[in-house]
Amino acid sequence: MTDSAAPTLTDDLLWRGLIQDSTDADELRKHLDAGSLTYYVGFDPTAASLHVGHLMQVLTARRLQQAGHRPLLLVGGATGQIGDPRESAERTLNPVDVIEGWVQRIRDQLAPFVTYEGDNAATLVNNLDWTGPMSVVDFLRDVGKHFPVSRMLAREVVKARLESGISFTEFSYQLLQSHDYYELHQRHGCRLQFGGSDQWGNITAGVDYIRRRGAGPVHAFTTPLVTKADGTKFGKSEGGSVWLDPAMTSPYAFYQFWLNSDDKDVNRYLRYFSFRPREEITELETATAEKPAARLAQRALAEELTTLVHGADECAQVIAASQALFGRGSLAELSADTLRAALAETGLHEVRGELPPVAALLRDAGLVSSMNEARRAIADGGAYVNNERATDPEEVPAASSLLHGRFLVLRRGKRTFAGVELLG
Ligand SMILES: N[C@@H](Cc1ccc(O)cc1)C(=O)O
Repeated sequence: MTDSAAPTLTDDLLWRGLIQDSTDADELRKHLDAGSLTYYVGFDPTAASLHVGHLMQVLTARRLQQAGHRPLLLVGGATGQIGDPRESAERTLNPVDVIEGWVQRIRDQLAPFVTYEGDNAATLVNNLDWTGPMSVVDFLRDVGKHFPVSRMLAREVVKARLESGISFTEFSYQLLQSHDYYELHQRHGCRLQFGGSDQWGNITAGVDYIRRRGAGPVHAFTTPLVTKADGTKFGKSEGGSVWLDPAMTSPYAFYQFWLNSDDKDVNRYLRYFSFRPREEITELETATAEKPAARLAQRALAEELTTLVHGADECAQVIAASQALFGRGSLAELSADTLRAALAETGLHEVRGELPPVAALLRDAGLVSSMNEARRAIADGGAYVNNERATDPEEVPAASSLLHGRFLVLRRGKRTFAGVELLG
């Protein structure tokens, strides 16, 4: 009878800190912990790729499906053309054909996070399918009639934008999202919507709207905003957003992003994003407290998420690259793509024509600021070319030492790197 002690889905979500707000905590628990509930979460095509911030929603969707519920993943082919209002300012409309391209890409990106087999098989939906054909008259009669403007005006973002300006287009956004929930309720029996905490207004507007139309009841919850202890925005690295598309953020940079999580944040991230059992997460939390320098939690998180998003092979390559860079593995075994991606993160210095001597390379690649400093670093034994200690500042690296015929990895001390690429 040990099973009775097993945490329910709701217990697990609460323990992970994944529920910020909900329409009714007891009702939600009842539905999440019983039978199979059809739920949805929506993603607007506002860029060519999702980013790490979206993983909160994507992985929560995966979690609910693993617990037996049925996911509907919505891509906003219609809402993406309108724009969910943000506090900052009105959005510039993107061309329709660009949005269409992004819808397709985001759909493909979401697809592998859920399964299409079994009783609770996932379905991918696009709100353009029901919003596109609707006439203005139908929209105003059948949808608009259920929205009190006073309620719409009371929404935080709308209030914030009244002064600076908000178009009727963005003001109407919540009607479209609300109507999505209604359509999914009618078509698929959907009874739960979740989203990020910024979606609370749109989501509850949908819950009310469904009730006003005499359907439901339906439920909702939001996940918390992912924050960082240092107060900066989660999901950015020096190069901007950390995307899920490997052509926009290399798997190496993706891995490093998680590996660099602060000790103060990493335990929270594990609870949010990891599919490891609770005991393992608790062990990793203890490791963070007792042996922070080993970064076991960061490694576990980086490895798990890189595998989930980019696949096991890619993750193995990335780990090999990061170890090889730090002198704990063979640089020669890395593929040219992996090596280039890793060096792009550390800074890749291009050389045309002849390679200069080591001291000049160190300076040109930015690892030291002068030839004198370069000579000193070499004399102190703190400069490396492809993990071999440099001894002679005047030595020109042999052509045979170039990795894939064109790369060199320069290192100063233990942790400062730069790449060199010899062109044509
Ligand atoms: N408004 C959501 C996306 C979304 C779109 C349509 C929906 O029906 C649901 C969610 C966001 O900006 O993140």
